Amino acid sequence: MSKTLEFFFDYASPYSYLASAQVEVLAVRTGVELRWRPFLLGAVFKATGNVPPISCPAKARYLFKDLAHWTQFLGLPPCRFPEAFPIPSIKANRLGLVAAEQGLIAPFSHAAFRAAFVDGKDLGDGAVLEEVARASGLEPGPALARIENQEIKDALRRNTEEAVARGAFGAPTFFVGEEMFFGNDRLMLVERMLRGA
Ligand SMILES: N[C@@H](CCC(=O)N[C@@H](CS)C(=O)NCC(=O)O)C(=O)O
Repeated sequence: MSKTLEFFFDYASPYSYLASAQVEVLAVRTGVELRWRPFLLGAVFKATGNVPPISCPAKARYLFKDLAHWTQFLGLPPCRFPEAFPIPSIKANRLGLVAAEQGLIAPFSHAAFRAAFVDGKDLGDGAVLEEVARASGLEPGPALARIENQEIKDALRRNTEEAVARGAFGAPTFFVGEEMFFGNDRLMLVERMLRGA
């Protein structure tokens, strides 16, 4: 049976965006199944007593430089940030789960992260979500209606609770079996584990 790489993330997380640009090639390179698993980072912070790094001014100053270094390193466009902070991502995360139901979570995720961190758009805005849905092949009307469905709300809560129960405290978080890795900068260790080293 092939291994699985579980990728827990939130569309509000710029480091999850960096990871999203790398996980697919990594999964192909190592021959494993990739599971995109949106969760609610704010709830993860609350449950674990953690805080967003940006709430510490010195860390926030470094974080913007760090992200610039990473986007250059990965060949991505420079990061822009939506004005709304913290980024209201609950609807986008639910929409990711709707996209997953239709096998479209990868294109949806790329479109959502691009909207937030390349175009600096507000993912809390219905018109932006509609645009992102359309760009990823979803029918915007029914998809946006579905995010209000209890099944989808529960699925996001379950992903969040499961990640916390398994040890998550931030994003992106990866699991190879029950081995957890935190951060886009740990993908080299993820790869090592996937290769059975
Ligand atoms: N060094 C990590 C940083 C990841 C990071 O700071 N993620 C934020 C969300 S964007 C977080 O959850 N931080 C929690 C923490 O640092 O404890 C990386 O390269 O990915």
